[in-house]
Amino acid sequence: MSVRVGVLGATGAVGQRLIQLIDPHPEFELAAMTASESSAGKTYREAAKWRVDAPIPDGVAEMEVGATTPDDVPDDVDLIFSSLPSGVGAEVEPDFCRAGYVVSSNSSNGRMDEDVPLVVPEVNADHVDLLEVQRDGRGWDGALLKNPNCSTITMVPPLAALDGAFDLTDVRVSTLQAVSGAGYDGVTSMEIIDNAIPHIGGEEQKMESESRKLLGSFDGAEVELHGMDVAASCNRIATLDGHLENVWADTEEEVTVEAAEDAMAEVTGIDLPSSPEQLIKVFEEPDRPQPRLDRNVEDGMGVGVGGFRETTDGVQFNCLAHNTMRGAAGASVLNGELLNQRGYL
Ligand SMILES: NC(=O)C1=CN([C@@H]2O[C@H](COP(=O)(O)OP(=O)(O)OC[C@H]3O[C@@H](n4cnc5c(N)ncnc54)[C@H](OP(=O)(O)O)[C@@H]3O)[C@@H](O)[C@H]2O)C=CC1
Ligand SMILES: N[C@@H](CC(=O)OP(=O)(O)O)C(=O)O
Repeated sequence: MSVRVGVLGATGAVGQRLIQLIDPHPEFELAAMTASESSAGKTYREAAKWRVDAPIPDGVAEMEVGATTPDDVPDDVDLIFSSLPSGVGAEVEPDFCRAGYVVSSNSSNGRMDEDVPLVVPEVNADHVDLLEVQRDGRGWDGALLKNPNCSTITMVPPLAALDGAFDLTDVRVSTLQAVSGAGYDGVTSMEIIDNAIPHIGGEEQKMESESRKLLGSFDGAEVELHGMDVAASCNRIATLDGHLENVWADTEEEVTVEAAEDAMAEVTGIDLPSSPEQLIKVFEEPDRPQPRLDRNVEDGMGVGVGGFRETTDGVQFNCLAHNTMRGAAGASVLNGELLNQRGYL
């Protein structure tokens, strides 16, 4: 039997990707969509400035967009995907959880809250059971699960592979992030053409904190953050999709290029419909991965790595993922699949 799902922020850049992924999904059936007051009451076709390079799915275009309140979502919806501006998410996501809805959210609010699981299923699926603690503490029938920031998601699977084999101590990362990460109206063409912007508000702090939570350990009661030191420097460049990152990872155990590549090449996906067969693709060519060539690895759900070099205390490499797929909508859908598999719906 399919799971009836709703999407909050369905008309936005990430919301559109969610609609695209949910429409053919083997487990999910789209039952409700919401957006701001200015979209509520319109059909999806009228409300959404559709930017995805495939048509609006049949059957979705004429559906009505509701307001973003639990009253506008049918009671028999089992799972909500949320991709709202974080300020709006902070206000309304708890209302949905209190009303009994289980929410898989992409928005940044609450990601570091002690009782909110932050999950990439291939890396730390066990953290989902923090929801028991959340429900006890907050008295919710519903639940709130988060996926991390898109730049964080890009580097964490390779870091998890290194940590498992060699124990990470320090991570330094510099990013080259695509304009879609800022949303459609986020960066003007006058700002970004012939340019690079060495600042993305709040992004460095998110990478530094969220990565330690994802690689932290969960003992059934709380998540202890990983002890590694992480420092990030974030930059916007004029690519459309795909965040490229240069990473320096220091390890406790000695690591060679071959051993690092082997540890990453061994990482497969897991038993969820949206998890790729091969989570990490290791490129041997020194100039790969590249955003235009490699962002669609494993239908946009894989992470490309390459350019390995040994350093004094560890290894240096480059990594890349599709920021609105693996980094946002695909990540939320994957978390929804995990919630379904683990019986939280
Ligand atoms: N773009 C990306 O690559 C990534 C984005 N994110 C995060 O995902 C979230 C969504 O981003 P994105 O899709 O780019 O944003 P958009 O601005 O494109 O979309 C925002 C969505 O939220 C709705 N919305 C705006 N204000 C309100 C409100 N007051 N009440 C109810 N709904 C509202 C909009 O509806 P309407 O159309 O009616 O205005 C729209 O559906 C953000 O938190 C962002 O930080 C995370 C990772 C990557
Ligand atoms: N800040 C990211 C996208 C984003 O919205 O991240 P978050 O989910 O942490 O708000 C970027 O600009 O590429």
